[in-house]
Amino acid sequence: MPLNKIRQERLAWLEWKDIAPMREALASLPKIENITTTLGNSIHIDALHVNDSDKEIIKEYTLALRPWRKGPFELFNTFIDTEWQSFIKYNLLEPYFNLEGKIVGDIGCNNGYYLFRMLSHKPKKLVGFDPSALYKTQFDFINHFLKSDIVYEMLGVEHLPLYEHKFDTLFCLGVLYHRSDPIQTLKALYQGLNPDGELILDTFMVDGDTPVALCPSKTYSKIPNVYFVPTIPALTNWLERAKFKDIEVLEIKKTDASEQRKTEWIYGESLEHFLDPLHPDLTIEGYPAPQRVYIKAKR
Ligand SMILES: Nc1ncnc2c1ncn2[C@@H]1O[C@H](C[S@+](CC[C@H]([NH3+])C(=O)[O-])CC(=O)[O-])[C@@H](O)[C@H]1O
Repeated sequence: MPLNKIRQERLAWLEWKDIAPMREALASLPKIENITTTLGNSIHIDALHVNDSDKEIIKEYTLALRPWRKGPFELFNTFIDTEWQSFIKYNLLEPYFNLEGKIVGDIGCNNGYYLFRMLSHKPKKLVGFDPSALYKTQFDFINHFLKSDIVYEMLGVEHLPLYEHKFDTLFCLGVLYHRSDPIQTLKALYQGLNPDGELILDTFMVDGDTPVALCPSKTYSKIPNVYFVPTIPALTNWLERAKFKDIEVLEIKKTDASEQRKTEWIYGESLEHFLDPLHPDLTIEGYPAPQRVYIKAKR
């Protein structure tokens, strides 16, 4: 199906009954002058003069947009203490990339936290892909104040081969384990890159020297749509089958409570409920606890 037809169909998602009221509120948000933005661990948006009633409207609206998974953000007097301290992943990866003048895509960008951080690299263009009407609405909300020219597409990784242009750098963070066809997904990323383009990827991994993958039964760490958790040799084989070269392991990191935890900005549970309380090295299902590998590879 042509990309514009997919885009057109997905616009209707913004009219779903849980999303439509959020979109209406978005259209009537207060216009605040002389905004200042600080792109640090927390994305901080402020202004010299914001009246109390505007601050209150913004706070109410921010609460209505829950769950907030990626961040944190600070909007005037509202601190969005997101489930994930996303700066830990961003700061871990930042020494390994230089985006100046580049066409950059973040595939599975959620509300755009990393894209906002990447603005300080002065890339030529930033594009985020994420097929979620809620996360797009969170992005539009932040961008209402921040006013960046980041392009947000409600598309998935599978649409990259059809995209109107290629990318110099693609990030695909925390998406591969959600795909039932990981090699096909890596092929789509490969096809989305310019010659000499680079991929920065992270995914759950299990320890081991054999090229095998854990195939969770119904859930992994209570997440229902996790299909394959590879060893590094298995992941390397997948990347090579998708034709990637110069595959580098940048870091390996266990997820802990300093990175992912329950806050008032999400509904339901978080990492502390996903691990075996007596054996925190295991998930509640008895699998090895979440651990991620960070990879860089060249087209
Ligand atoms: N087909 C798809 N194509 C692209 N994205 C998708 C698709 N389906 C779902 N998503 C999106 O992929 C993201 C997965 S979270 C990673 C966020 C961020 N990258 C992070 O690394 O913190 C998982 C995690 O928290 O690890 C969500 O925003 C989905 O909407």
